[in-house]
Amino acid sequence: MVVLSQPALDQFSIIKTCKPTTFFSGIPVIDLSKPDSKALLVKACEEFGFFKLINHGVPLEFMTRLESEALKFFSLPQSEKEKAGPPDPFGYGNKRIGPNGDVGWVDYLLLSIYPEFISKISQSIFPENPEIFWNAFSKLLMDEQSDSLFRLNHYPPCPDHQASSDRNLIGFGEHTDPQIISVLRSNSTSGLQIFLRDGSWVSVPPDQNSFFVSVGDSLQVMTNGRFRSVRHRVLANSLNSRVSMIYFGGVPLSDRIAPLPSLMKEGEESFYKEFTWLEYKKSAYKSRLADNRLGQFEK
Ligand SMILES: O=C(O)CCC(=O)C(=O)O
Ligand SMILES: [Fe+2]
Repeated sequence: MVVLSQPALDQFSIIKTCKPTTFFSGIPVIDLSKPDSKALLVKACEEFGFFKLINHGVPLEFMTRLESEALKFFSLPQSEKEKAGPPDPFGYGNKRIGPNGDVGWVDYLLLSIYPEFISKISQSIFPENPEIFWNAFSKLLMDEQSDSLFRLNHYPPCPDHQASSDRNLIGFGEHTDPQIISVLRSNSTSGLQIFLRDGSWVSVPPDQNSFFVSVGDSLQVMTNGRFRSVRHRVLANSLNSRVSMIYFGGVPLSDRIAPLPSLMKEGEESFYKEFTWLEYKKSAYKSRLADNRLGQFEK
């Protein structure tokens, strides 16, 4: 249990509270071992911008080892962790998310990704059938210039008097991810919620064996709005800590983000102005977490 001094708690009393919801049973599940997985994946991206991936081929032991290494780091004294910060752009961060005043009940590590390293890892964890999972993302991952990111989030249990049956501290405020896709794996502590088209927030049942994949803003543009980036947030848990690890797949900085010609019907116009990934990143950096960042790029 993390004990905080009173001033630190005051900082969080201004975070808006929200009613908890029950687990949502309608999250699309994509089984990569099934032949219809591609079609179902497209449907899930169109309807939810979010799905759960099973039979992905990544061994559980690999993920739990990573999780225990992460926990070792997050359990260090605060002064030790601070030595790895601030996250500008990579490193350790605590409570402050981004440069514009967003805070959450979370500490985190932002790591850069070396494509050659990922390639080696994927070969070592999939010696027999490397194409099972990574085929889908390999082009993105292996591009020397790709601007991808790895993030470890740690949400300590929140203090009892801050949380009750109808109040929750925000661990990570609502937002959409700006990249193409985000692939998330968490331990079995709940907290992640997604925003549905009907305007409701629903809780995603945690599953430490699976990945949860989100459509990011860039993919929304690349599909000219057919896929929608999913708004999501994390509520802190009053009893257990949540540890999540997320891969954010982005394109090279100078790449233009635009609808893919192969997806456009004859005569179809782009809903978006022209921009590069670097331009989008710069503009996202100036915004608040909950802002509709794509808004200013819409025609
Ligand atoms: O930690 C989680 O479960 C999600 C965090 C998240 O949305 C993010 O880091 O972009
Ligand atoms: Fe996110």
